[in-house]
Amino acid sequence: MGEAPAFLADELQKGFPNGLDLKSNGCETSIVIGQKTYVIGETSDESTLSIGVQIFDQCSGEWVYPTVLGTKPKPSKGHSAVVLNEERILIIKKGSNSDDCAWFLEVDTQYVRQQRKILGTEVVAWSKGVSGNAEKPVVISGPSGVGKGTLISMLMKEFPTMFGFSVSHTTRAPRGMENDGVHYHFTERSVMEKEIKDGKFLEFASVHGNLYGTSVEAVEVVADEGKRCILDIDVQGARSVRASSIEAVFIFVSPPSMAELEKRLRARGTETEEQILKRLRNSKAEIEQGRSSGIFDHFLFNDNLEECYASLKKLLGLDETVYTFPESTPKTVDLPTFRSISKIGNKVIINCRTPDLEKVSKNLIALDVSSIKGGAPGRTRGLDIYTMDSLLDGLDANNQLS
Ligand SMILES: Nc1ncnc2c1ncn2[C@@H]1O[C@H](COP(=O)(O)OP(=O)(O)OP(=O)(O)O)[C@@H](O)[C@H]1O
Ligand SMILES: Nc1nc2c(ncn2[C@@H]2O[C@H](COP(=O)(O)O)[C@@H](O)[C@H]2O)c(=O)[nH]1
Repeated sequence: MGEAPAFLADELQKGFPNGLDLKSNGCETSIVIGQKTYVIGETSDESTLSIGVQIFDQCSGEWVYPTVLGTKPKPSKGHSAVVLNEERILIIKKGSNSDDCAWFLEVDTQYVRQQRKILGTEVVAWSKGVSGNAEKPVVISGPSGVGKGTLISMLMKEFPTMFGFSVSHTTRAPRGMENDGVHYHFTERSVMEKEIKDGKFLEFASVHGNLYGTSVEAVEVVADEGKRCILDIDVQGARSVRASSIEAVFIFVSPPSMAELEKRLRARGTETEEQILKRLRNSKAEIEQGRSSGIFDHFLFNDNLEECYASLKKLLGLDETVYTFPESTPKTVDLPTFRSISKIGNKVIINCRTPDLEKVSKNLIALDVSSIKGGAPGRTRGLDIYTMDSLLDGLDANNQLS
């Protein structure tokens, strides 16, 4: 639990002369893992409140300001913290509902270790905890003009509740019929470069002279809707996703011939002559890499469109006439201010009960973390949050088992 050790509690009350700018308003928790004490509390940066993290390294006796990655939780009416293991701390926000109550502060996960190496600084990363699991995303690659977008549109039209498109960012100019936020997030290069630096992208690549990238959020919002995410990205991007912690299905689409590819690109009429030639030049390398890199699980050959679409559906298990819709999002559990939190094995029990002379208010909530998956820079999925009313049926007014 997030009890501050004595030295820390004293220091927090005094306010840190050494520059620690966590506000001492009773909303801090401190957690000791190994030689490090993580202090998590409300901070104000540029007039906005947020939850900050600082680390006291007992070996060096110094405070460290870590690079904080991932999406931070918004401040709440306080929080409690529980160490799950050496890798992550579970933060439970007070006065929130189950959609926003559980956040993970990763302190030594694979992602954090990787980022620590890359950035050369101490790193922690936030990840929001959500109920339910997402199906593996589907990554579709192939040379420009082969028909990826056409196949994806067909899939989305036939199965609108099942699939969602990951809307990429790009620095290229929109085509006539393209809408910002629908086909792409059309972005200034400097803005995109800054966001890449801030760790907001799952993958990015320079493709045909422009920058393209998939933000972490683009994939997560699709999964939040309970849909399977489809990514239309080039081979470099597919390689990055393959190397990440995300489990996905990787499909490469090949054209029947280079001549047919050229014909399709020209017939689409969306590129200048110079751009068409550039895309055709790049497509040779892309096809070679796609076929030989070992990135892809499945290969489609897009000669006849209907046949290719049927093969795509087959490999996604959609060729049956009857299929089941994904389960609806689990119902939410309200999490008012609580009295105590304890960890028993893989369960965190939140006690929100108020003793009542007449009856015991049934408000014991369990948070099962045994099946959590994913994590920073995206969401941590697979949380099971439920009320434990049935266990309370036998309790008397003093919360004792009768
Ligand atoms: N099997 C096919 N036979 C003939 N034309 C096709 C076939 N598949 C797609 N097309 C056409 O080829 C053109 C290019 O297709 P599409 O835009 O889907 O390619 P893409 O792979 O998404 O390209 P990009 O990577 O540049 O976005 C479109 O005009 C589309 O209608
Ligand atoms: N690595 C990524 N590649 C992407 C992404 N979004 C699209 N693409 C690929 O770019 C080319 C060109 O697309 P176009 O829309 O300009 O024709 C194509 O191969 C796409 O697959 C992305 O987010 N990351």
